[in-house]
Amino acid sequence: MIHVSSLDELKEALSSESDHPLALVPTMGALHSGHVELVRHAKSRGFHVALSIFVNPMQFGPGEDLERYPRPLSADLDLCQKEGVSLVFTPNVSEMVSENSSIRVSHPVGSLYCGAYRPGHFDGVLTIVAKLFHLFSPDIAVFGQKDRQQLFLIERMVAELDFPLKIESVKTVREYDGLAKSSRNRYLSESERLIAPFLYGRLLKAKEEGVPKNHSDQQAWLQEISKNLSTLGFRPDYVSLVDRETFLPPTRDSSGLILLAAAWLGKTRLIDNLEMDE
Ligand SMILES: Nc1ncnc2c1ncn2[C@@H]1O[C@H](COP(=O)(O)OP(=O)(O)OP(=O)(O)O)[C@@H](O)[C@H]1O
Ligand SMILES: CC(C)(CO)[C@@H](O)C(=O)[O-]
Ligand code: BAL
Repeated sequence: MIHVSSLDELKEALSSESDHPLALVPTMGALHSGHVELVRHAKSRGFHVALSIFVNPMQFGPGEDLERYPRPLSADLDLCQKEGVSLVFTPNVSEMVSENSSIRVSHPVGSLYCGAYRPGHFDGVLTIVAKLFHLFSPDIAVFGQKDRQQLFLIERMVAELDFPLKIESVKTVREYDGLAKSSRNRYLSESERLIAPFLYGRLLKAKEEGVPKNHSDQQAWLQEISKNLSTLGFRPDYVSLVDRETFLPPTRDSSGLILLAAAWLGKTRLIDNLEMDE
C-alpha cells in the first residue's frame, strides 16, 4: 500500500497505477465498517482502490465540529492495509484549499434538508469532491447511501458537468440495533447511544404505516414523525419526504420516495434515510 500526502507524491503514485482500473473512495477518516463496505464493493468489481482521508474545512460551518472531528490516522492506515487499498491520500489543508479560495460548485438542492441547517455545506462537499475527481481521474467513485442527499448532489454534478466516471453507491451499513454507522457516533454518551437507534426505528415504522396519498396528510404525517422523535429525546432538524429522482417534494409522477431525517442527540447530529417503496 502506498501512502502519500502531497499533490506531487500523489501524481507520481497515480502514474504507477495508470494501467489499472481505479476506484476512488473519498472519506473524512475515522474509518468504520461502512467505509470498509465501500472499499470491498470496489474491490469485488475488480478495481484498484484509492482512498482519500480529508477533513474538508469548506464543508464545516462556524461552530461545527471541524476541530474535534476524530483523526485516528494510524488505525485508519492499518485498516486500509488490511482491506487491500492500493493508495491512501491524506492531503494537507493548504494544498487542498487555497487561502483565498472562493470557487464553489453548487446545486439548488444543496440548500434544502441538511443544507438548510448547514449553509454552504454541500457547496464545500461538491467543490472538494470535484477536486478529488480531477486529481485522481478514477473510473468509478464509491459513496454511501447513508449520506443520501450528498450522493444525489454528487450524481447530479457528475451528470451535469460530464465528469468521465461512474458513481456507485453502497447501502447503509448499520450497527446490530439499526443505528447507521457513522464516525460521529463516537460522540454519543452511553445513554444517548441507547436512544440513537430509534431514529432508524421511527423511519421503519413510517414505512410500515405507508406514505399518505395527499399533500396535506403527508405534511401531518411528517410532523407526527418529528413529534415522536422529540418525545424519544431527539431534537429533529427536519423530517422530509423527497422524490428519489429530483430530491424535491413528491409529485403525482414520482416513481420512488425517500424519507430523510436529521436529528440531534445532545451534541451529536445524526442523519438517516429510508426508501419508502423498495
Ligand atoms: N454507515 C455507512 N454505510 C455506508 N456508507 C457509509 C456509512 N457511513 C459513511 N459512509 C460513507 O462513507 C463515505 C465517507 O463518509 P465519512 O467519512 O463522512 O463517514 P461518516 O461516518 O459518514 O462520517 P460522519 O460521522 O462525519 O457523517 C461517504 O460516502 C459516506 O456516505
Ligand atoms: C464526500 C466527502 C469525503 C467530501 O469531503 C465527505 O463529505 C464524506 O466523507 O462524506
Ligand atoms: N459524511 C458527511 C460529511 C459531513 O457531515 O461533513
